[in-house]
Amino acid sequence: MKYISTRGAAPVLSFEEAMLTGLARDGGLYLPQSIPHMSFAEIAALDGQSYEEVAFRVMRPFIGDAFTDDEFREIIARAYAGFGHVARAPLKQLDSAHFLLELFHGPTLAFKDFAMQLIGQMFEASLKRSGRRVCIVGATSGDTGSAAIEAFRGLDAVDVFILYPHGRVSEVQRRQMTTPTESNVHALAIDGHFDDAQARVKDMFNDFEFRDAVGLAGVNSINWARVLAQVVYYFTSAVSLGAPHRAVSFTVPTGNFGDVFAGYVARRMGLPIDRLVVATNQNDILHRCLSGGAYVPDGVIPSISPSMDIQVSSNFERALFYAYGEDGAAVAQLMDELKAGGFHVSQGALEALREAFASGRCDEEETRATILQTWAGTGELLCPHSAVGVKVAEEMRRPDVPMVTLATAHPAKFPAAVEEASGVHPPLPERMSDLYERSERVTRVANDLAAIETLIKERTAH
Ligand SMILES: Cc1ncc(COP(=O)(O)O)c(C=O)c1O
Ligand SMILES: N[C@@H](CCOP(=O)(O)O)C(=O)O
Repeated sequence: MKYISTRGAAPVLSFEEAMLTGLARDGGLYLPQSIPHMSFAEIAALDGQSYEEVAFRVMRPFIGDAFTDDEFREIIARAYAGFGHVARAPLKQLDSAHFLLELFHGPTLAFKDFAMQLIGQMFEASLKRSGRRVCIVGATSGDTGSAAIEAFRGLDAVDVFILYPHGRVSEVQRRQMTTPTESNVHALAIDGHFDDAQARVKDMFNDFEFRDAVGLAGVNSINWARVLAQVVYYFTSAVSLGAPHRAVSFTVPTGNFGDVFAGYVARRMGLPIDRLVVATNQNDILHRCLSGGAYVPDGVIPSISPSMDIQVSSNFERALFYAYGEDGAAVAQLMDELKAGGFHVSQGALEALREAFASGRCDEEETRATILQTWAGTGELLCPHSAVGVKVAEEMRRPDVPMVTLATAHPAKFPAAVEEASGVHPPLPERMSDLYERSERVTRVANDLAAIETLIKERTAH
């Protein structure tokens, strides 16, 4: 299996190389040259299997010779051993045909743990074999950062720097990033919003001198391995609701487009997904683009679902690549236009996108009302991101097709917003109950590429 860039002008890589590389050298994102297909019988045979076994069968065709089957099974087993639910990604029923896929039973209480715990294990195995050392730099609106730090803290061959927008993540998210004591962990609070942090990370990848000097690696969803790991729970949940014998719809609270793109990959692999719904908060650029074709960022407005406060949605580039018939030059042109202010999707590409994705938005009041109504009606306490999903799913579901909404974080990560909406204070799990007493370690940085690069170089001069 080989990996190609969405912009068509970077070296073709193996799975392992693409995983360790992060962003392609032409600024694009890696994708498999072709998406493997699972037959009806192969999907049906997933029924009744453990999460780990489904993960092995779904991901195996993508990884080439990166790991032997035994190694890969061990990596998967270690990745999910620390999850707090035996099903790893359990389904809860909200009503006769609306289900919640709980993706927050991992160590940092968000769906990011599914991918990050796995790639932490894959990086460790791969770096041990090669004797290489890497410097991971990531951008976060709150959840990727905490999951990455948890997955990589204490590893000898890895330094991990996480840029989060100062003052724009929840206190629990911030403390998850600033309280680990391992010396290879560096939390950096940047003056700006998530899009600034993500832009600086991409700038660092495009600065080849810096990139090669520090051995830069990325664990944002620019990394294909992140997306791949998230494909698995579409299979486990759809199969437990009757796929492949019937189709299932999904609604995905969306920001950087990685999670919903994983659903798109699952569908292309053969999983019968009816509607794949992009649910946005008030930062609704994706919904507007899927509705009218214009992708023109106009500034982030902070919301009570801060992890989705994103206007430059990284993985949308992967969706555009397919919508433009795998034409890397066309994607590169759009990304140049985006740098200059925005772009308009062509009519043909818009039709392709709309065939693949439906969309909806949910404002702040609707988010609060959905938290309250869902709590009162079902006893399920939603985080604000999951509430955005539930609200949009209710609008987009079709009769006779089960709808699964992805519950992307635990409500205890956003206690203030959840309590304000529902009157209920969501407690942290026991193992984190001293989070507020732990001391914090963070460096404030300006939104300045040169200054950030200097800091990283100094701290990695081992
Ligand atoms: C809790 C939560 N929900 C939803 C999202 C959006 O997911 P994606 O960026 O993959 O679209 C994020 C951030 O990634 C998140 O942290
Ligand atoms: N919401 C994310 C933003 C980064 O997304 P990623 O999937 O590209 O890592 C976060 O919590 O940081």
